[in-house]
Amino acid sequence: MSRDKHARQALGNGLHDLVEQTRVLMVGAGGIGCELLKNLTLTGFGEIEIVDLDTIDLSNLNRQFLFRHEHIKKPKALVAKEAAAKFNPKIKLVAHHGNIKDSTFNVEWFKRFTLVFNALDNVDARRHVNKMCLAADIPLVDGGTAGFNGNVRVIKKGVSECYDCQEREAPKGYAVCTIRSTPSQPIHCIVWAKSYLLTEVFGKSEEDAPELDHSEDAENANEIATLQKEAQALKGIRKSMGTPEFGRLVFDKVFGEDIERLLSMDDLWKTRKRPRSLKFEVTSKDAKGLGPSTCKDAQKTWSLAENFVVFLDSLDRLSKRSMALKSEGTAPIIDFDKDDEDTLDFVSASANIRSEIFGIETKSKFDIKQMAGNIIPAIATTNAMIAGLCVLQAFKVLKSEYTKARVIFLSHNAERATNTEPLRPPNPNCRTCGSAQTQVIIDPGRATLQHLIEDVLRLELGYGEELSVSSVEGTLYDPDFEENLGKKFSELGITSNSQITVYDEDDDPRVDLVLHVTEKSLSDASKPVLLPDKFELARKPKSAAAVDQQVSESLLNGTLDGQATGTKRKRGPGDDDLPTSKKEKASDTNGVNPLVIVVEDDTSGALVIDD
Ligand SMILES: Nc1ncnc2c1ncn2[C@@H]1O[C@H](COP(=O)(O)OP(=O)(O)OP(=O)(O)O)[C@@H](O)[C@H]1O
Ligand SMILES: [Zn+2]
Repeated sequence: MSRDKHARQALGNGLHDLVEQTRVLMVGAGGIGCELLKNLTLTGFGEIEIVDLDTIDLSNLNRQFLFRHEHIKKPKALVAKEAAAKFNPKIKLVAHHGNIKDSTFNVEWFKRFTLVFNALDNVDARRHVNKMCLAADIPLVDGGTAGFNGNVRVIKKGVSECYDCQEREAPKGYAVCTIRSTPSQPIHCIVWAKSYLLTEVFGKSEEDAPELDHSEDAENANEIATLQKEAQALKGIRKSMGTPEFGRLVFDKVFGEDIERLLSMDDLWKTRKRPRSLKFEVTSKDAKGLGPSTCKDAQKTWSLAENFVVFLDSLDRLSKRSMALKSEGTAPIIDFDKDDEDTLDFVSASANIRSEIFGIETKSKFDIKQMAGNIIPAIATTNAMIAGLCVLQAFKVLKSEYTKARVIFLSHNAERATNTEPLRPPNPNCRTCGSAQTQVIIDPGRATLQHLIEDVLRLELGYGEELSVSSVEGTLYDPDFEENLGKKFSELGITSNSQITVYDEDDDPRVDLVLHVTEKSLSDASKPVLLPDKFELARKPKSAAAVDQQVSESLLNGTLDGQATGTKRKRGPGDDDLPTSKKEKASDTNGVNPLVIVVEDDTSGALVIDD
């Protein structure tokens, strides 16, 4: 019996033939990736390339079932390929151990695929693949999971929303004063230990720590000034790293003096429980006879004395590492990593000592690892379901049935495990797909910014005077800034894989244009800057506000075409002179769809239009 017989029976010959001819890129070979690769090989996808930057860790083995104990420390992509090859030897598999953001994986490289799957765990890489797929015009199926929840979305340039079309909520931050002065929950002490103490003693300054909200409300602003002074004092103590005094100095500073200072601010404690400061001399007496080996149980909550011992021991381990880095000439910076025992011990013990000071419940090292690493436990079943749904959506893509494709939400708490929505059209104001994307080839020996602007943008694409050009470095050109025109691209920091964005500032502007740069020596007969693909550059859609303004101006001027627009007036759903029945309908619909617009029609009363 042929290996493909059942897959063929299930899919039918037509679809199975398509699947066999498909060239797939799978980005990420972790929890979702292992499941997905198994599905893709068993379904019979003809060629699969796998990219993953990571190596296998012990903690991956419970769910990333293509990996075994003997594979620990080996690249995920290569091991996944070897394991999957055994499922279906007919398939061509290629593995790349690398970051998908590397310049080797450029737009040209993406164009070789029929379909791309994201099996990633971070927004940054997802957004990058989204951009590359838009630039290469290759459909993308993005799968993601968080604990028991997950989703699958199909992204196709010009057809559906891209990954960036809807803004995502920023991760939750904590106010600086809560973390530094008035903690009330274990997480506040954990964030303090990880983002303040560890960073001030062993890392870069906490200014960059994303979990601290530095927004300038008045209460925060005064407090921040004082806290900065405290941090300076800690930096001074950092200089005594490696001396026998170091542990005592840090302890007495952060658990003694700083707490005393807080205690002196009576206003803070009018409605809160007062903390109690600690002294090294006293706590060390209580810890007599205890050694770090007595605190090995990560599931247990440690006593203050045990936390004290782990604090000193991990401080010592980290100090040695920091000094070793310094003597090698490397920056002595140690960042928090949940899988790095030294940083985890330090954060756990410091957070718990602070919790003791503020009368907050202490946590086990195991719990602190989850909380400090922002870990949502990975659930193998969720990964498996999402990987399966990704393949079902891929079938729709291969058959170009985008109207049948769905965005799928897997949810633990909802009435139904899966909920689906049709694909939404692209958001015309999206910063990523609301722009046109294409490749530009530049001859590094000859091409200057002027060649791009005159030969390509003005002559070939018809831009007028009002345009500006920028890269990640900032503005390269605008009509009032012409200094760079004669410069070669390398002088402007632009090489292969850089992106240049062109903004049309004309009255009826073209959509923003993102140019993906490839460097190539071109013959002297050729222009030094070329667009390899011919394309039409659309004009920007007018915003609803602009349309509204045009309508009201026309009304004022008496020039509105009654036939085309009727004499409708846009109204908000809250307008209170609607007939009651219509009002109810308006607010019902509004509850479900915030985009509802109520339009009053002169002849037939109020209409409710679902956007
Ligand atoms: N920029 C990137 N390029 C290539 N692979 C990436 C990139 N970013 C993330 N990945 C890979 O995506 C995979 C995501 O898998 P998963 O969510 O299971 O994460 P994990 O690191 O294996 O598990 P955990 O974070 O739970 O320990 C990982 O194997 C990771 O290496
Ligand atoms: Zn978009």
